[in-house]
Amino acid sequence: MNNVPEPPQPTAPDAVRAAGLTVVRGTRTVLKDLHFTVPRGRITGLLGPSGCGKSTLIRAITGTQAKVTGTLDVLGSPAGHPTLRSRIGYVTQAPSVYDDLTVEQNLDYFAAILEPGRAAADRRREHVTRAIADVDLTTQADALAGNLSGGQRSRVSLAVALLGTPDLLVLDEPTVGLDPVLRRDLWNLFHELADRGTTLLVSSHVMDEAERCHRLLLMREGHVLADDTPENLRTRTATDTVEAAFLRLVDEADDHTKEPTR
Ligand SMILES: Nc1ncnc2c1ncn2[C@@H]1O[C@H](COP(=O)(O)OP(=O)(O)OP(=O)(O)O)[C@@H](O)[C@H]1O
Repeated sequence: MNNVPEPPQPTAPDAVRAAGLTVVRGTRTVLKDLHFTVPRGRITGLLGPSGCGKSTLIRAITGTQAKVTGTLDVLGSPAGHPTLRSRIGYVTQAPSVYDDLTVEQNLDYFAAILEPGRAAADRRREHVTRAIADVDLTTQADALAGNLSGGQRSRVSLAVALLGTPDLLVLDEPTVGLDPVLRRDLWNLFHELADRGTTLLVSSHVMDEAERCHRLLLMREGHVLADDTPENLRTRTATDTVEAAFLRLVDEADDHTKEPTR
């Protein structure tokens, strides 16, 4: 089992702190009274089956979800606070790139929105070059986004999110549809970013990706089943993998709800 070494304990407060967090969508309560934290400078995996509420939680953290109640603090401010806009990078499941622009033109465009004006031109150039290199697309910088593969387009989206050097990077299922080599490269990049001090929250329903995280939030049916390190989860459930640990916790939760009331 590949244990991810814990980086030194950060002294800064948690990047995200939720208490009694509840979200209603339509007539359904999709997130139910969640309590958890996301530590700074680490990779936290948000894992759980399809429909358990991962995207809804991500939307709440990025301030794009309505009907959020309870406490949800992000980088020391309430979620959705205007000062958080430039401090959070959010990569949605669908790549947000312009097909008729090249990779570099896409990045130039978003860089100009983040930092307009001639005075910032040199800094923008630096940021665009760095973001393209970070996602390993330097050789495709002049290719039209519309001609790229699905995985390459996702990486353009990630590069856009990296432009502002965000303190918190939130990625909704970033490795869907990527081949194993690209998935490995992307996870290496996530670790590099965490080493540079960025906090990452990465959702996935692929349990083997959990082993690559420093910390995990395991979700099921709108609840947080566990908030722990992969190692602690395996140890306390006496299992060899996070997937087995998750299944054990699901069974325990089911047994608990089935217990007869006395
Ligand atoms: N507008 C809505 N009205 C009512 N229920 C909704 C609405 N949007 C989403 N839901 C429900 O909320 C639940 C959580 O959805 P969400 O997209 O957060 O799950 P997810 O864990 O991200 O799933 P996936 O991994 O498939 O993307 C789902 O059961 C979904 O059906």
